[in-house]
Amino acid sequence: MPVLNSLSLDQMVRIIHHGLERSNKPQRVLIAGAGMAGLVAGSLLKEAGHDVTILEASRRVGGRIFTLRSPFSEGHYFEAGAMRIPRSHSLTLAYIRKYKLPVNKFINQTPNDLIYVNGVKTRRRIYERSPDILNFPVAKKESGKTAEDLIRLVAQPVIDFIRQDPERNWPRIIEALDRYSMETFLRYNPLGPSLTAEAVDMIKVLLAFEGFPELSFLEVLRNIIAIAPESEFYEITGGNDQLPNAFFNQLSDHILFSMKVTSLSLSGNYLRLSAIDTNTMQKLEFTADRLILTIPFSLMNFIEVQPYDLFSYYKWKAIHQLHYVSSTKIGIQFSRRFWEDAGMFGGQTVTDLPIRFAYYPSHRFGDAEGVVLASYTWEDDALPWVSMSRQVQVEEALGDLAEIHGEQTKRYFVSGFVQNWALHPYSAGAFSMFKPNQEKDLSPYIALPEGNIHFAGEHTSHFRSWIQGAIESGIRAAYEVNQAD
Ligand SMILES: Cc1cc2nc3c(=O)[nH]c(=O)nc-3n(C[C@H](O)[C@H](O)[C@H](O)COP(=O)(O)OP(=O)(O)OC[C@H]3O[C@@H](n4cnc5c(N)ncnc54)[C@H](O)[C@@H]3O)c2cc1C
Ligand SMILES: O=C(O)C(=O)Cc1ccccc1
Repeated sequence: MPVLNSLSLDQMVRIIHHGLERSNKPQRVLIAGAGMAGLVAGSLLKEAGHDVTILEASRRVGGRIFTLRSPFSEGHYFEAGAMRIPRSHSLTLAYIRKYKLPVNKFINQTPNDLIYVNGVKTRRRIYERSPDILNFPVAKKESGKTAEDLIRLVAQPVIDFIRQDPERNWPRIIEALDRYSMETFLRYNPLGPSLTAEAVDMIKVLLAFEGFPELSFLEVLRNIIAIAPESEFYEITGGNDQLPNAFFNQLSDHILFSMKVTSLSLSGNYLRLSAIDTNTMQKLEFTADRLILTIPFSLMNFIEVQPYDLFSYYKWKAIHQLHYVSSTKIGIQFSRRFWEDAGMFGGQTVTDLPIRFAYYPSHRFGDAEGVVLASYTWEDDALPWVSMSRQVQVEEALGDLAEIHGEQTKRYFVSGFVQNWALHPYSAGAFSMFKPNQEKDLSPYIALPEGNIHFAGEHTSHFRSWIQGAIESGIRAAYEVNQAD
């Protein structure tokens, strides 16, 4: 059966608001994972009349939407997972509208952002007027250009070509450029101007891509467009976990928590899932007509599949090879919003210190207290943090913030929390991103059903590494099951 990812975004928004067609052949459906993909699929299939059971290894819904309220004071929280929703993500915003959740602007960048790089401390507005202030030894032709200018110099012709006719041109771009890493394309661009190593250094530091230069250029391009300076973002006021929690009311009788799936097998015409109740360590068996797996492929390698050829060679290849980005987020609560004293309301600090990026809250301006995302790192920048105790990680992040904002920062320290996603037992990484050649080698197979087994999750979508991707995949998988004969 072909993957029905031919649904347009408009069709998917209609499905969000009006549901799938009522099934005339209700099936028993097992869903592994109660993150956004599993919740969306479960919600739509239950509405369409199917018998849905969701097995969730942890004790909560939401997965990589993880709003932490403890150890922070009442009303304060830290988004240890997803924090910003691009205005262009129509599926995410459609569910937020469906559940009538309050949103406010997530202020991603402001002219008042602090930049502390190469020992130079300045503000974004000053850097944008004279980028050479940061002393990157770029070539003459690159002088006077910001990191955004430089990457657009190389990437804009590709973006313009895709936008001329996405349907026709995106496959041609994949054919031509899938083999390139970000680093290689920017420095040895086969289609146009290239950049010096020093200009690429500036891009990596200022645009957060220092962590993964060896990842696919096309994948980085996709995200550069998504988090471009002119992009607008939202957050759910009071915490993004309200989105997965909104599904819980409808699905609470259909979700089994602390139920870790360990194996899947074919039993006659039925699919059999084994799981361990992590509270009692008791092993349980479940059978179903159809199965939707939303478990990240980083963890699918630990699920026993019998017989092995239940999955094709290329499905196994995707499970074995799909790359997961590591990420560390450190949240620190302060008793005084010293950043607002410095004219920073939302927005970020960019630095080559180990914290790399700090983000200031876009909500409750003027409050006494506030929680800062003191450090947000990816890949190579994230891994060294894992070598330290959580306490030392908080101390190191506090020290970097003090170097940027002044020693008084330490006086306002209240509490801190660290989330190393590479250590998270139920995601084993932050999100999937392709390495060179993986768009061509893997993407045709990641979402493809294997018999009555369907695949959902951000890694199976066109919006990998975003909530939008999880939602898209949940709708697509539910549509596949509901259409099945
Ligand atoms: C650090 C970070 C920052 C992010 N920032 C953003 C952002 O700003 N904006 C945005 O839109 N997106 C962001 N994302 C991505 C977004 O959070 C994810 O794409 C999305 O939440 C993934 O949903 P999912 O359902 O595909 O997977 P998950 O949310 O991972 O759900 C999978 C579920 O399966 C469960 N599970 C795992 N193994 C088993 C098992 N063996 N048995 C049973 N259950 C199991 C897990 O507990 C989990 O609940 C970010 C992610 C991270 C990690
Ligand atoms: O917005 C974020 O922080 C995300 O994690 C999504 C993402 C992933 C990779 C590059 C840019 C944004």
